[in-house]
Amino acid sequence: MTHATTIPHIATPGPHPTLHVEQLSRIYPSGDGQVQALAPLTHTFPPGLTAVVGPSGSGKSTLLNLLAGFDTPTTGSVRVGDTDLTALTETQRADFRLKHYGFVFQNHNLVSILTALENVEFPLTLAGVPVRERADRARALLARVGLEKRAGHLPSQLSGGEAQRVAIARALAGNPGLLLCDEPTGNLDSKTGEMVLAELQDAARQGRTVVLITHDRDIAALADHHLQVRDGVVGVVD
Ligand SMILES: Nc1ncnc2c1ncn2[C@@H]1O[C@H](COP(=O)(O)OP(=O)(O)OP(=O)(O)O)[C@@H](O)[C@H]1O
Repeated sequence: MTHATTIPHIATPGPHPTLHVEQLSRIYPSGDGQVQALAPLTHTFPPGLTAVVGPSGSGKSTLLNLLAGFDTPTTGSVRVGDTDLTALTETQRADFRLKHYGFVFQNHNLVSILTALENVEFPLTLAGVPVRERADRARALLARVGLEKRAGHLPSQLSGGEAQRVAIARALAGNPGLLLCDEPTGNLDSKTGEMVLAELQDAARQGRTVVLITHDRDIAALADHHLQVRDGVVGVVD
């Protein structure tokens, strides 16, 4: 499901800021001891789709939470362009996320009482985008993921794959340079999962950095870059 046409009302993605981590690590207290959930990692995430794979408990979500600034690292930093995420206050980080990050999770996390269109508009409302403009942008994004006819549907009236595509449209609403995805195809059958992946690939082709945690080898194989996590140690596969 790729759409090559220019989308009206959506700013053309320019050069997006680079995501770079330097000596990034996380140790959690565990009983009397500690667990090194992430060993020091220095890495620049290239534009395009990076799949993060690894066994359960290996540290994938820890990495994603640190990249998002949801968690505080034990050592190191997360840089988005010239901004050191770890040096920002909580409020500054929230503002920064609104501008630069989109998120897609395993459960679509759509607001159940809002329509598909309203869900996509939501981050734009938070960002203070005027009513008319945000409706136009949200419609264009829904059209882009092939759901213009579902704009008035509530999440409960959408299939799992449709809901996840709405979630991607919502994640892209603010035209972020970074898209962080945690098992977005985990609840979907393989065909629907591939449709969702196609949307993420499309977002990546526009110069975004898309980081995708997945347990699905077939999905991972379609990514541009690959990270393998084992016992908190991240290795670059390609
Ligand atoms: N808040 C926490 N407090 C203590 N230990 C934690 C915490 N969060 C994660 N861990 C531990 O850190 C390690 C990495 O966990 P993480 O959730 O990052 O793994 P994962 O690869 O995402 O696993 P899964 O594929 O099952 O989601 C595990 O040993 C986990 O038990």
